[in-house]
Amino acid sequence: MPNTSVKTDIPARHPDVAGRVNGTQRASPWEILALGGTGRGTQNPASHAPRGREARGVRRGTPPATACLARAAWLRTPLASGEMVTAQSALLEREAQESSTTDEELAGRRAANGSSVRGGAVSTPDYGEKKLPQALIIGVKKGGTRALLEAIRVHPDVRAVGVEPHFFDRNYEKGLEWYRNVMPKTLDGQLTMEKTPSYFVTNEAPKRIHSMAKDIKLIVVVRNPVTRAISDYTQTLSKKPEIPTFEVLAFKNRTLGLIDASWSAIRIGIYALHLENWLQYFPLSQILFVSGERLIVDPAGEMAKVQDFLGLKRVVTEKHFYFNKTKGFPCLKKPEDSSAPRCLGKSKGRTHPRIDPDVIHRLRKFYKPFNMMFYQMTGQNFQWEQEEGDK
Ligand SMILES: Nc1ncnc2c1ncn2[C@@H]1O[C@H](COP(=O)(O)OS(=O)(=O)O)[C@@H](OP(=O)(O)O)[C@H]1O
Repeated sequence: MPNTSVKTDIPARHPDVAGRVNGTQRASPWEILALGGTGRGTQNPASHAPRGREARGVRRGTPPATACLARAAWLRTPLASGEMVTAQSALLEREAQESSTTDEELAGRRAANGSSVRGGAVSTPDYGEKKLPQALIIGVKKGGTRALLEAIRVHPDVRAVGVEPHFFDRNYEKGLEWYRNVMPKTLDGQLTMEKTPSYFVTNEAPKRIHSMAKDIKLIVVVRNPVTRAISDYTQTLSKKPEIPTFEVLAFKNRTLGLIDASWSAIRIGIYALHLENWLQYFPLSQILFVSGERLIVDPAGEMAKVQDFLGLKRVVTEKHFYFNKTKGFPCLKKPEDSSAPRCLGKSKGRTHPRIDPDVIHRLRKFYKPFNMMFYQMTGQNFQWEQEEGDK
């Protein structure tokens, strides 16, 4: 079970890149990222870091010394007739086509204007006020972020935007007022939330979010990076069936066993690398790591942790979930906007293509040192090394 205390054994040298440093030495995991052609989009987090994490007392979050070397839908009810669609929501819907949640259903559901349907009756609350979010689900893409958002929205003290606003990556120049307008209206005591999984891997996001609200709560749903990569690829494949195979895309040089860590499907899963960027701005105590695997096998258990972290009463419990055999996933008995049970849309829980087991093996080896670093940084062992299959 994840979240146990961590005993890490972080190899200083990465086994998959023998001979790449000075022709003789093995490179550290961080060196691979600097030397192994992964530079696309790489940024030195220290270069924009304010003021050391030590000042904020982050301890576990400190990556090993070697790091310094290379820091170098759930378907929703469609818009009711007469509901107002704001310019923002229309724009967001267009952008949702390109966001990580590509549910057409989601794109069409007009949730960005804060409308909701409870107990079957449409209500666009004209009371309360729009506030900037106090909590964000910042990642990871394909981690289970939609399942988490839809489950937390069941809580009466949470109001959330249905689509992904992408404010801190794509829409930042639109300004905070634009962002606030995207949010649903809330009453006193209600939390405003949104989820945009790409924030976790956006270099500028931590700084931008910190400058908006340094006490904001951040949630990251993480999943075995190998499975996550395959899930990511499966999503792309569903839109572009002509792309090369996963096995081809995964390697820079398959004979030499060189993984292409510049491919976003692989790079996103180097969680330690991205987390390091966040820890320049936020203490670990402000970040909750949710296990994507446990969110499937024990959604109520993970939701208890989420509600505790958000300072909410534990309202979302076992009685809100049931396991849907056809879907193969837990579904909500009573989603926020309906009294009818509902599962996530067809783009969640896709069948993955079969991947050559040797490639999976190599990817596991590739991720292992980064996973160990991540466990050490977070103080949680997600036990991805113990998994047998890719799921
Ligand atoms: N309850 C429930 N129902 C369906 N799917 C569930 C659920 N809980 C977690 N998951 C897993 O969520 C994966 C999609 O993750 P995200 O929602 O983060 O994707 S996205 O980044 O927003 O596109 C999705 O990945 P795939 O299985 O690869 O499709 C699911 O495994």
